[in-house]
Amino acid sequence: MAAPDGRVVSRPQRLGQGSGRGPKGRGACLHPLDSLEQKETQEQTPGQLDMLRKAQEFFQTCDAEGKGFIARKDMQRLHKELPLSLEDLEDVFDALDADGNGYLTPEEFTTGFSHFFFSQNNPSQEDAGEQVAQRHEEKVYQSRGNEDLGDMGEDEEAQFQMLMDRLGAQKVLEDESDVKQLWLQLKKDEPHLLSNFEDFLTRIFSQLQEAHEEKNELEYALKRKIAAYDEEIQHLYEEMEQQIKSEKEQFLLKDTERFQARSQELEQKLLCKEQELEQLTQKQKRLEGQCTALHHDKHETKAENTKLKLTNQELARELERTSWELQDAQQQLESLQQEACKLHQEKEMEVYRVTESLQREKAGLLKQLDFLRERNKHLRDERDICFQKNKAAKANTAASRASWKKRSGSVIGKYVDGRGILRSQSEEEEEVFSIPRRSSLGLSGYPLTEEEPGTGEPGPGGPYPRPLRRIISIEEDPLPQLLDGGFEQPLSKCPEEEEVSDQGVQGQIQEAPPLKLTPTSPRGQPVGKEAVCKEESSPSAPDRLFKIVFVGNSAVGKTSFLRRFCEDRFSPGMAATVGIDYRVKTVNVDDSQVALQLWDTAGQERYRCITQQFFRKADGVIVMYDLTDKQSFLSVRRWLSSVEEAVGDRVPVLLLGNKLDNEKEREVPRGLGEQLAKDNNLIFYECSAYSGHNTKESLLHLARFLKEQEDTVREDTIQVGHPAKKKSCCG
Ligand SMILES: Nc1nc2c(ncn2[C@@H]2O[C@H](COP(=O)(O)OP(=O)(O)OP(=O)(O)O)[C@@H](O)[C@H]2O)c(=O)[nH]1
Ligand SMILES: [Ca+2]
Ligand SMILES: [Mg+2]
Repeated sequence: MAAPDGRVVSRPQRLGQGSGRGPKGRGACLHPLDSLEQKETQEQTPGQLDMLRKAQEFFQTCDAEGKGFIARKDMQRLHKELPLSLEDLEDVFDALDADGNGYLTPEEFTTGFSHFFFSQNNPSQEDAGEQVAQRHEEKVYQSRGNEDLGDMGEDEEAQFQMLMDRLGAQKVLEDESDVKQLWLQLKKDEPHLLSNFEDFLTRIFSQLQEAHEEKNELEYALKRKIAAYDEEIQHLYEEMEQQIKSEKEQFLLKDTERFQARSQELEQKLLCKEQELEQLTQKQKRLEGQCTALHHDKHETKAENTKLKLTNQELARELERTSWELQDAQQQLESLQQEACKLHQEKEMEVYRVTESLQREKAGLLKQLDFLRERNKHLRDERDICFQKNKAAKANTAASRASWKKRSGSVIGKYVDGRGILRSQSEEEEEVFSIPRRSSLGLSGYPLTEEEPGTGEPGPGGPYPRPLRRIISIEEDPLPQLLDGGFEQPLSKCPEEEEVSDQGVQGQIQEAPPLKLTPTSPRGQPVGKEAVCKEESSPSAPDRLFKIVFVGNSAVGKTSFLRRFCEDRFSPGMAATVGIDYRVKTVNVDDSQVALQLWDTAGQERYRCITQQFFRKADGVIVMYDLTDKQSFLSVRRWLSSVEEAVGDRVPVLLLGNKLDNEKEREVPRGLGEQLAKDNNLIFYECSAYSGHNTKESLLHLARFLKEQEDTVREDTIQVGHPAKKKSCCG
């Protein structure tokens, strides 16, 4: 089997390759060739076998590593040994690699090689360079073959046809002219290769047939598959259609339902709307009715309006007329008020003048009285002289005493009567001053001679002589009466100075100490001094006059205060006031002269009812307490309620706490007085008649307040005629 002839063995040697190859690789590679050899030995010519051997040798040369196949790079390694370019080698490789898998199996190599080899005319051309040239020649052969085709005999034609039939080529080849040409060429040129070619063709065609059958099978399978697919698709399509249909139906069903529901709903809504519309229509009708009524009303109202406008115009005209009238009336009223005011002022001034003349008259009377006293004193002196003269003539005593006792009449009268000279002083005094200090008060200005029950006892200073008392009328406005001339007798005075001088003269007369009037007790004697207290610094007539009533418990210092205010002096041991007394003082308040008529009342309990009557005509009231006497402060409330009872709260009240100089004996704290004043809306001062502290200030405050109040009232009266409210005193 592996016994090659000499030619085959010599070939590798000629090529000069494969010297280093192991028997193992060689053996393995030879195996496919062995099978070829077996076939060849049966059917092929010795030339074909030779060519196969050559091919085997070349394969082994190329497959230097004995892998059993040749890769492209194995072929490229031959580049140095063969006179072929890399490109040519590549072409050779591609030509041999029939299935194009990138490597050459020994079969591929041998088949391709033999094919190549048989296609060469000259088998001796072994050189690869020559092979390339041979390819060109091949083309020439082909063309030549075509030329020779016409010459092909009928016998050959039949032979070829037989071959083709045997091979079954008709089934796989459409155009067999190429094969025919090649076959003829080969038959003619290389008849020994014809069988090879035929074998090759057989194999090719069988393969082709197989491939054809396979293809047919595949086509058939494909058709079946397509049919199955078609069927499936049809099925799917039908299913889908069914599904779509059912879906559609369902959808339609749902849609219908929905539609029905919706339509029902809409119908209901429509119904509602229709009802609403009906209601609205009714409403509209009603409104239209109302509108018409209103329209009608409007017309009526318009007419009424016009009427009212006319009435309004008339009224306006009337109003204008009335307002003019009112203005006139107001002007008249104003002038009347001014006139009234003027009259009031004139009246006040009249009153003041009357008071003043009265004072003057009183002063004249007092002077007269002084003169009479002087005369009395003189007469007493004379009597004393006579008395001493008559001492010696005791025989005449009894007769003269009897005649003295028979005298009666006025005080002045007895001095005028020359026979009364020897009358006992004590007896005379007894007659005149028989009424004790606390005498009663006469309305007509005459002294009351009866003794009041329970008041006959003399004071602690012993039995006092009966002094002349001041008696004043308590008519509401006493001044005109005072002018009537009923005061020659009552308005007397007992000046202390005079009494003191009397005392000096009459000191030796034991049984007649009546004019020794300096009181041993501070409350011992009544005081009756009247003083016209005219402001020296105000020569002009005062603008207005205010009546001020002075009240407070006995001995708080009212009379002392007034004396301090009017005369600017203080007399200790002032006697208690009997009834009522008054003084007038003009003061300057804010550039206007204000006359103050100050009524000094008696603080003693028994005179309260008289005092009460004086409040009614008062413009202002002064309530005084003694700050060293708690009881006098506690009585303030009573005094205030008396005032209020008489005049309400229309008069301003000044509260005075007197005897501030006697701080040591203070019993009423200042705060209490202040609080009381605040609670009752009073003006408040603490003062001292003794030192003169706050006497002027407090009274000026009250005077200013009265003036301002009056100014306000006047202004208000002129402006509207409204009554003025009472002003706050302490503010
Ligand atoms: N220490 C001091 N004693 C005063 C003061 N004012 C008055 N007196 C004395 O108090 C006593 C009473 O004074 P009057 O002024 O008579 O009191 P009155 O309030 O007028 O008394 P009636 O007339 O009885 O209401 C007198 O002894 C005064 O000397 C004063 O300011 N200080
Ligand atoms: Ca291959
Ligand atoms: Mg007094």
